[in-house]
Amino acid sequence: MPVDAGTTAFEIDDVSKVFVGKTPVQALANINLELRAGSFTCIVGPSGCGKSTLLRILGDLETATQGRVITNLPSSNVPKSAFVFQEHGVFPWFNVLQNVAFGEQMAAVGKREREEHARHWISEVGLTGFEQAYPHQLSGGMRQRIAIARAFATGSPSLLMDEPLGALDAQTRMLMQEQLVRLWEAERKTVVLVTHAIEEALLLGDQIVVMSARPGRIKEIIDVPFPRPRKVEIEGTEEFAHMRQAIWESLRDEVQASLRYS
Ligand SMILES: Nc1ncnc2c1ncn2[C@@H]1O[C@H](COP(=O)(O)OP(=O)(O)OP(=O)(O)O)[C@@H](O)[C@H]1O
Repeated sequence: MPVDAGTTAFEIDDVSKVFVGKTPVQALANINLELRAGSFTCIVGPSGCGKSTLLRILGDLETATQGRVITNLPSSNVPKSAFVFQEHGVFPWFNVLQNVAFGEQMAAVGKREREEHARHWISEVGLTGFEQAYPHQLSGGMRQRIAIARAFATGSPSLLMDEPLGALDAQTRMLMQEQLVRLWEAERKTVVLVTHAIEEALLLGDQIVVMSARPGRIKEIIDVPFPRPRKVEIEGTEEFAHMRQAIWESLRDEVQASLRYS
């Protein structure tokens, strides 16, 4: 179900996270961020700065040590957020159709209806003809397309993606980025995507959140001005090159700091 644009889907209010243990690790410090419903936010930052932790807190897989997240997403019988991870996002014992229909199966949607929806999303990610195939019979890129189709097919109003394209080869990744842009432009779910690739963040996002070295703080929030629909061709423009450089300059000190302290 598309969400109402203009409202706030997630309000992150002074969130900090400390992992307790022998040596406590402060992953996040004082994060304040507002995510509009139907917006696409990309998070970039050095390794270990708490990006995944923030995503997990948004999706209720982790709790904040301090502060809170106010979630304002339409409630229904499906989970408010669907996750896509870098790998291991599909069930090896299910075929493609069963994998993509899984979310609606959990939501007790009837078999015929959920399979019809699943076939639609399988077609959207270009996997028609592979409905009966099992993940081990497919390439890594195809498996990742199943994970993305499944996330869309759950009907959740928000998608939380952690490096969803990170394990793909460069060409497949570029095609998948375009596919993701197209799917999102049609559906306008509230998406938060963690990536290490600045180009990917610029191609996909409405805003890019640059995080500092651990403990992760928000260093900068950059609005991405490129009009939609977007295609990878924008990567050849002068404005794109200029923004990529500016974001890299903002990130470079943080990456260096994270290498010093890790
Ligand atoms: N369950 C946990 N217990 C203890 N420490 C944790 C746990 N999860 C994450 N951390 C620590 O919290 C910090 C942030 O981890 P997180 O995975 O959120 O970073 P990240 O920015 O996503 O990293 P990367 O880009 O390398 O995936 C790291 O120092 C990590 O070791």
